[in-house]
Amino acid sequence: MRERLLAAEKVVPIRWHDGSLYLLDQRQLPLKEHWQRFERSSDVATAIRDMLVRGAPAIGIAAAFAVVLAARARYAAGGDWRGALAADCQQLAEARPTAVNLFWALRRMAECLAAQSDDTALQALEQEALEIYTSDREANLVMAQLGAEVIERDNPHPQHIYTHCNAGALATGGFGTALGVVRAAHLAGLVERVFVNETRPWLQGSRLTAWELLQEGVPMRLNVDSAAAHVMREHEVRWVIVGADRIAENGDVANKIGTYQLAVTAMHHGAKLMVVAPSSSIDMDCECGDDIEIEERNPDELLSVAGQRITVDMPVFNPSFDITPADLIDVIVTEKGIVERPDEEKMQALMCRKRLH
Ligand SMILES: CSC[C@H]1O[C@H](OP(=O)(O)O)[C@H](O)[C@@H]1O
Repeated sequence: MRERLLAAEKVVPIRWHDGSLYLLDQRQLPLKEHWQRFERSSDVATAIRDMLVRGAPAIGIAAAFAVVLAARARYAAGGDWRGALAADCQQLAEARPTAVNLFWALRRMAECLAAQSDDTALQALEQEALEIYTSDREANLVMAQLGAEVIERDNPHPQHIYTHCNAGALATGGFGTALGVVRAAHLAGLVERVFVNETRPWLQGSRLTAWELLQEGVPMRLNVDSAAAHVMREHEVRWVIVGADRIAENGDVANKIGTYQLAVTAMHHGAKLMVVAPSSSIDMDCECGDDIEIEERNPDELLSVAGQRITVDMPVFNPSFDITPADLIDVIVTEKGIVERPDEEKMQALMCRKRLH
């Protein structure tokens, strides 16, 4: 399966080439594929905040390379370059609050720097950022296989799968988390059709997930978010498969707003919920979902579409994520293995495991 996924890869959101970071501007997809080159970490922080790059692992990877850019600039300027770099890292940390991968990646880069002399720091930081990038891709290939095997054990026939937001290649270093499982299940002949939530207000589903699936010929159908219950009642959906931005110690999951109501709807209709995320998205310092900060984004995301105002000013509540309690989750798939019916004890045991590859 690994080779087939590598051969089928069409979407890459991040490139590190000749010491420069290139990000595919996801605000313009799918109608325009525009790569933007980044030389300054402050510009990467803005790109994360404004969702030019988005998705928990992709945010972490972009931040890691931004630290490399910042370290080079601060080292060249001389003086207390490490102190100045710390300020750049703080600016990156303030870009978005919910996806733990951002903070996980910044912590890894800080630990790498602390272990280096001035003479070795820049090269070591670049190697660490490349390792964060490549290990994310490897984790996604492992999770794709594991998740497809779970689906096959449950039902070895073509089936309906439901997905929300974009946990695809565009949200990661490549292949995706939830969509990586969908890709592998499709290659294994297990997918009759993927129902794709458009995922208002940012439309990660209709603009990003649909684009990824269409490029690889995965049978899909787009629907409005509010059709979820109707779709599950009219079409036997076996699995709802989503990503995660942060998973708490007890297995509660922070993911795109709408995931929680999908979980409740899936339970009512007998569908199972699979969460796919690398261990870098698991935050053992968060005891439960209540400890996870939920980002609230600009109200204009609801008052406008594609930059065009569609209504008048009014009070708006625009949380970008919600919390799905562990007891609504059938399985969490990570690169360390799977956890069925997650709870604190099982999550702690998972985090003690080594990566499978
Ligand atoms: C593989 S992480 C994908 C995760 O990130 C998305 O959030 P956003 O697009 O706001 O960065 C969404 O929650 C996805 O499930």
